[in-house]
Amino acid sequence: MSVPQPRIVSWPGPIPAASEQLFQLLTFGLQQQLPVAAWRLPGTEHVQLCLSLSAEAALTGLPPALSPEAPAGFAFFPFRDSDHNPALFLPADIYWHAEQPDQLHLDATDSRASQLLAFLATEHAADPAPLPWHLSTQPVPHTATQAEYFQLVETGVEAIRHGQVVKVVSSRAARRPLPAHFDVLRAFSDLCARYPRAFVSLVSAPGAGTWLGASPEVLVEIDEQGIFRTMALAGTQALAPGALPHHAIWRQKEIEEQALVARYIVSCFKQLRLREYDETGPRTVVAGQLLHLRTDFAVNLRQVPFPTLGTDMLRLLHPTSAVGGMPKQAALSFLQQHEGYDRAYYSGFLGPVNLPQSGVSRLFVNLRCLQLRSQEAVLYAGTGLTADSDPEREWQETEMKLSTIGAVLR
Ligand SMILES: C=C(O[C@H]1C=CC=C(C(=O)O)[C@@H]1O)C(=O)O
Repeated sequence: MSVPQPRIVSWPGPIPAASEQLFQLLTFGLQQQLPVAAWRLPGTEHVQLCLSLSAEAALTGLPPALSPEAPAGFAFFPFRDSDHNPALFLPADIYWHAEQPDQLHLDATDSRASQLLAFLATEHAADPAPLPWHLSTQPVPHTATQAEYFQLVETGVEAIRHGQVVKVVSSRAARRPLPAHFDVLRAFSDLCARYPRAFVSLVSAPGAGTWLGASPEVLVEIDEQGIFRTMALAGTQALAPGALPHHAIWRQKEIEEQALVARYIVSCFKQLRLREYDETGPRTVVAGQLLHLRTDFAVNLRQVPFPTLGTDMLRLLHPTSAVGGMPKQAALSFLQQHEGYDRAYYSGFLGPVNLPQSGVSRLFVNLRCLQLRSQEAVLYAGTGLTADSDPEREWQETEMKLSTIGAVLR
């Protein structure tokens, strides 16, 4: 039996503005209770969208394979895979890129895809009803008070001093009311405008709910030139108004914290017996109103014959020491025992696989994100702890990180 291949079809009828195209595609997907993802890559202008025609097909339970032969779609992976927070891979049954607004990638012989084409060809109400975003059925996570977070940091520092862990990344959730007439799509374009260097995402899927984010951290990337990339991102300070990022001075604590993440990446290369990688940094980078220290790693997959490097590194890296800690298992057990809430998809990973073309994948760590609830949003942020961590400073750091995504709620 031959497998139907996705094809390119023309947008039916006159082509509206990209924001209206996005709205119509999302409307169709959400009204049919299907999983959808929209994203804007760092440093680019155009939004892309992937819509799956079956909610069940998105429940993979496995990290995606990053090979050109693997299915194309959008990965949405939790911090910890569980029944509450299933690992999702949204097959790209429908794919749209605002750069080619006249095109839709789909299999027109599929009856649901033809329903979409019929839907797009019809006139839409000028004053549409709000979109039926998917909402998580899980309870709202516990949100730590300042006293509870101080306690968590102190327990983390104790664990480091006793040698149970070398580094651990504690985190918390915070509830914020939604402003009146909050519009998710407007918030998504607001994020795109505010954070041109971030990976801006909007994912809405049965079982997972709706998540918005502006992540500064690449987990694993394979680009059009066959270059594999990953990064060690850690250390945080506020970007003072008028200050130049490269004038930032880092404390020993942040330098060590970031060096541990970089060392972990090198240990993963070693585990795979890969010696031919480029390492650049650490240097100071801007993420919204914050500065981080970043080391970039690159491998040219056309020169180093390692076709499974992307898939192998993804499995070794997640969750990285920038969101879990080191040693990995000890840090994860510490968090399981002491963090006191469910991170769900915060500090998981997400991004397009084999889109817009096979062999190209871009996965990011799900940071600076929020989860939409019916009347409120749940925001998430964490901080890397070392033996010198001070609870008050760590709390302030989570406040600064929360304000990156919190900006769209004001
Ligand atoms: C865990 C988060 O950030 C990570 C990435 C950059 C800097 C970090 C830090 O300074 O602690 C964190 O490792 C978060 O934003 O919630």
